[in-house]
Amino acid sequence: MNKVKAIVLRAAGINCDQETVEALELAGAQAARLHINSIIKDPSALDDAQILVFPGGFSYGDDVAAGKILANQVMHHLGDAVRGFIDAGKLVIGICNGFQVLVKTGILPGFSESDGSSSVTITYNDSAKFEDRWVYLEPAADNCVFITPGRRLYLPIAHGEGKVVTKTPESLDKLLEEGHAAFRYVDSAGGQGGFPVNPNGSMESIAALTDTTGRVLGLMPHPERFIRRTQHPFWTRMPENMEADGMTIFNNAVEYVSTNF
Ligand SMILES: NC(=O)CC[C@H](N)C(=O)O
Repeated sequence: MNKVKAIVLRAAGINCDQETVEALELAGAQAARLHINSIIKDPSALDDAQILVFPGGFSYGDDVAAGKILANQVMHHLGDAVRGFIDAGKLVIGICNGFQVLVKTGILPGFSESDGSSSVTITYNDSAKFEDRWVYLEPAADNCVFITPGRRLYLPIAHGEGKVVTKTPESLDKLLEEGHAAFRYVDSAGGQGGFPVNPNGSMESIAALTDTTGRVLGLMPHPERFIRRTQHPFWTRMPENMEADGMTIFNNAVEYVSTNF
């Protein structure tokens, strides 16, 4: 196929779009930043792309709740377009604020209550602080195209509202049974634990969610902030030919599109 094409969504307050473009291009994709208003004006702008990214940042100043306003905009103006994108077998990834948007639209985890509301949301960290540091992640899903099975990742987080919660214990059971947990926060040896291993108090240490197709991923950590060895805190001790952990996500996405389109 021709070059894999990605669209990185822009909106007021988003601030990780440029780094995300860089990561996608390093993975071999052609990536364009596109403002939400221009996609709303002409949703066919999505037709040519196979990867849609909701990047990190502080969309609309985190007003109301992080990601909420952008989520409403997406739901009301682009709901069908994004649904069509996913139904066409394409990939969607939401990073940090983008993850908050995907959950608050209901695109993730992808099931809703009979009244149309979602059983899952993302709220304030238990620490009541903005957590800005590196964490370990263990893959929890086996059907998610972005994940390299068995590979533990070390990635930065930077968020004030990263706690994944469900409305009821039953909705948590359903979430886990249906395989929506994509990554869990762990320590360097792979064990789960409370704070600070789990930086926000997420239920079941959930750091990322996927839908039933495995082609939609939302994660709190920032893979686009670890795309070169020298971004690792101990990079001088790392092998020169290492694949930066964040690149696994983008490489897997580009490889999936290359082999399936
Ligand atoms: N880095 C981010 O995308 C931050 C997300 C959001 N603004 C929060 O603080 O929770």
